[in-house]
Amino acid sequence: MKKIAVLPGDGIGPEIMAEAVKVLNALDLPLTLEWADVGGKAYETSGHPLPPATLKLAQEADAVLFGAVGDWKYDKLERSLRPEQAILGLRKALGLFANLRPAICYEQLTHASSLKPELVAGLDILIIRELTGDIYFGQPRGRRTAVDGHFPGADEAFDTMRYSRPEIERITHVAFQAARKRNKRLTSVDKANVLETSQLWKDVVTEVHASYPDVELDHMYVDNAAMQLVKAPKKFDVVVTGNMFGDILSDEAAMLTGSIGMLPSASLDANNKGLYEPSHGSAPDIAGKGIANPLATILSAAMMLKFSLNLPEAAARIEAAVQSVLAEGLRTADIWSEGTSKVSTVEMGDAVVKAITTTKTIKS
Ligand SMILES: NC(=O)c1ccc[n+]([C@@H]2O[C@H](COP(=O)([O-])OP(=O)(O)OC[C@H]3O[C@@H](n4cnc5c(N)ncnc54)[C@H](O)[C@@H]3O)[C@@H](O)[C@H]2O)c1
Ligand SMILES: CC(C)[C@H](C(=O)O)[C@@H](O)C(=O)O
Ligand SMILES: [Mg+2]
Repeated sequence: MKKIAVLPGDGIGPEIMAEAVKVLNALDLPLTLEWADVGGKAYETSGHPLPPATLKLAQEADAVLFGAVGDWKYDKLERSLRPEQAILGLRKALGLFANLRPAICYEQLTHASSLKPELVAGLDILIIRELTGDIYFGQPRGRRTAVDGHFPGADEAFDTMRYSRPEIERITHVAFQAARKRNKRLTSVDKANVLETSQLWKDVVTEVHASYPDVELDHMYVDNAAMQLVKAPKKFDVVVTGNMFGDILSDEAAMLTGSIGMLPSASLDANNKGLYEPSHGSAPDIAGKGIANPLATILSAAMMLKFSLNLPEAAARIEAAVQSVLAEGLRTADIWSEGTSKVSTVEMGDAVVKAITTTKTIKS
């Protein structure tokens, strides 16, 4: 029996997680699910966004299924107590350096994208974001009084962008190996024309390329990459980039697929132990309304079955069920368009479960 830590979190987190759990239960797999509080919810109940019991459960589990954390009402808390520290703390404590964010535009959602249908039809790109380094974790950081610069004596804040060679090497290997299993094209995104961390990034990626001569590599500055993603997204296959650029580009890529509510993610350590979460946040603006799209979380559960639990057939059944509900015309509000049927979060989860059980009946 494999153990899954289920951490719903805040905002729409519990709503979307309930649907993903429903889908997992429908598959009748040898899994034990254990719940724990995380984020703002955990701060309310135990004074910390990532309480020791939650971290312990995540460390002991075979995989973690994560909803989302955060709410504007915590923005005034000291940084170490803010909900977002829970996800950052989990990534760091579990060594989840490789973040895989596939952006697939399902045929039925071609018209839900804000881009012209011909630009996104058939889109299938994979963004690989380094997740435990960069300006997110670099020290020192803080506040101080400026002693130089444009305004000496003024309040100033500073963060440190840093990357070491081994950190870049390991994510680059993940990216080349992923590209090898796909269309054998890798784009490394940096800002080497300005940043020293990016120059090291580019040098190391180029060196590692020597071990993957069958994969075509190109380098692109991040500003141009942001533009190319909306100009000609299908030219990309696999994109590898640092933590900060990857955060921004993956949200941008989400819109190519129709909605951020469609974008799952896997965050993996060196042994493919992982945390699985939708790429979106807690969406406080729509929380409690029953309208959030649960498909990113459901598809994240599928990634969990594939990458950490070695259950690729079960994962494929979820993916097929998602395709089938989209083909039926069912849409949550974020992906709704004229001529399709608008459904709630729960109705979408129910439909995926129904599609799974129907396939089971047909097969047996
Ligand atoms: N990993 C995480 O837990 C995570 C990720 C991103 C943001 N956050 C946090 O979430 C909070 C809100 O941040 P934000 O508004 O910038 O980003 P967000 O991703 O929560 O929301 C951005 C927009 O997308 C919509 N959206 C997001 N998920 C959706 C879904 N499943 N279905 C339909 N619409 C959806 C929201 O309604 C909103 O309009 C903040 O506290 C932020 O720090 C957490
Ligand atoms: C909530 C925040 C810390 C997080 C990030 O910046 O990594 C989120 O935006 C994401 O993309 O998972
Ligand atoms: Mg983000």
